Amino acid sequence: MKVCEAKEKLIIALDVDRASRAFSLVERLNPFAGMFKIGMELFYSQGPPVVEGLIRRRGRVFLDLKLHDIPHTVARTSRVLTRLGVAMFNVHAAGGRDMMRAAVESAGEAAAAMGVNRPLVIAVTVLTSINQQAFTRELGLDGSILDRVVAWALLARECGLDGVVASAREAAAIRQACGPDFVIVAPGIRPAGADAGDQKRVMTPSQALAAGASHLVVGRPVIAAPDPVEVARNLLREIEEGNNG
Ligand SMILES: O=C(O)c1cc(=O)[nH]c(=O)n1[C@@H]1O[C@H](COP(=O)(O)O)[C@@H](O)[C@H]1O
Repeated sequence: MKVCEAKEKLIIALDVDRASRAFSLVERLNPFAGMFKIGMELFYSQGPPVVEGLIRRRGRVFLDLKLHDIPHTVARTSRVLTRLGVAMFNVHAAGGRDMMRAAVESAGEAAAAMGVNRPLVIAVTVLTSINQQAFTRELGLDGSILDRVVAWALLARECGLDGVVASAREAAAIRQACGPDFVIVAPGIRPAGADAGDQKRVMTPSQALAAGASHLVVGRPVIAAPDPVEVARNLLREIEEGNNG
């Protein structure tokens, strides 16, 4: 895989609470990542200016606010997020068909009014911090995580969404069910030997790519490392080599 293709696959999670820290990471990691993820911590502490600031620094933003509400509220919020100029945002598949349709339609309308491409809209399936035991006993859901993730991926695709967030452990089954162009964003990525922390369904970068993930989300292994640039460079190398066998 060429370096530029590999770079597009890597998303760095900017899980910090200050814009200055986020921007310093972006400046150092821009050569290695195709997108930066702004999640709840950074957005709730710094607000929309952090998104605009990152875009000005030529970063592409995945805004990870995991919308989950009634269709009307999600539609209006999707319009707001689209106007911020993000490249991708997410909603919870558990919000259901009408909510997912509302998100994608509203993002499409807002983007058309601005004369820009619609951001990718993807559905969070089963969080990577959930294992089968918690899925069954705490969430009270029937069947296997794998079957639920694939069912939600198919529903998301039917609603016009571009892809899903799922663990790479489900990536092969999603790829088979949803086809080659479906976006599969996999968090819970850990280089071999790295601490899993609270993540339960993890894979290494090369395993995740071999399974069919289109994008890998990596947070702590990079941003909490003594040398984030070195870890990002190694990740990119593993991604490049991964698909070359
Ligand atoms: O939507 C997400 O990005 C997400 C979904 C999921 O199921 N699991 C998950 O870890 N994430 C996010 O991916 C990132 C993973 O970070 P690390 O575990 O530090 O690599 C965090 O910012 C999470 O909020």
